[in-house]
Amino acid sequence: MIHVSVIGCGNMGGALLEGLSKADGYTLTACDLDPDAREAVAEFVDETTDDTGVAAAADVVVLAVKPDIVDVVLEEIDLSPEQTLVSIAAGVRTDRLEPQTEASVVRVMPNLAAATQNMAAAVTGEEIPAVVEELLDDVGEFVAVDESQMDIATAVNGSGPAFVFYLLGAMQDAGVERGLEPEEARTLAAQTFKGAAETVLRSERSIDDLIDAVCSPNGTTIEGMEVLWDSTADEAVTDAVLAAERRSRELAGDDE
Ligand SMILES: NC(=O)C1=CN([C@@H]2O[C@H](COP(=O)(O)OP(=O)(O)OC[C@H]3O[C@@H](n4cnc5c(N)ncnc54)[C@H](O)[C@@H]3O)[C@@H](O)[C@H]2O)C=CC1
Ligand SMILES: O=C(O)[C@@H]1CCC=N1
Repeated sequence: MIHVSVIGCGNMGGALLEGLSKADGYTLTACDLDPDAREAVAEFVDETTDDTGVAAAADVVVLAVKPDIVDVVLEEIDLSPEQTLVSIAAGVRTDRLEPQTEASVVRVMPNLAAATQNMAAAVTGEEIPAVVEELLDDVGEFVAVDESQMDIATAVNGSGPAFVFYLLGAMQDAGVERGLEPEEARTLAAQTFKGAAETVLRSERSIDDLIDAVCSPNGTTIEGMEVLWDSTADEAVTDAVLAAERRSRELAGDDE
């Protein structure tokens, strides 16, 4: 069994614990100062605690607090070189973490879909320990990137679910406006996003090819696509991603 503890069991730490609880081979410890947060994840873990010292006694310690709390927690925990510290804090560079611990440090940018084991994660480090690769595999897919690419990865896959929820909401609202029940529109829109994403993951075809495949000549889709191609919807999505990337750089203390 691999002992994983998560310090900070809010939205992201909680999602990670929920996903890991569905995989075999983990003993899980949840550490949070807030009793409500501990209560929310109690069903997924073997142990809950408010003591970071207790959480520090694990093979893998995941730091899932807000970026401005990271240093406070690192001050409290004393890890050995045999342990692995995984930080998921946005904009917190490996070179800020490493001097504060003796553990191997791995920086990961996860996302909320960890809860359903559909997470997209970016991971960076000289050598990614096997235990971290295994953990990331168990809750979804991961891509190893250079640390210089972590800000854009943060925007694409860390913040990305919010952008997708927004687009999904717009599709759902259109359905409701034209007479679908909200629950029907929610299911149809969400399953359509899920199916489209799965199609991209399993296919070698380009996105343009896949769009073509949906557009029957003189059919319905091409009418909708003409509206999108004539709009600046793609620019708005790009701007949203770049704004998130910029903020990640700001959090890291970069000027540019
Ligand atoms: N929310 C998301 O979708 C994602 C978040 N992240 C990163 O994950 C980290 C956490 O974000 P969220 O889960 O959204 O925040 P959150 O506010 O939902 O959760 C943070 C948790 O940390 C706890 N906490 C605060 N100080 C603590 C301490 N000293 N010891 C133990 N627990 C403490 C809080 O009580 C809270 O439950 C951030 O660094 C963020 O950049 C990364 C990717 C996605
Ligand atoms: O919004 C944030 O800062 C965090 C990091 C990526 C997703 N949520």
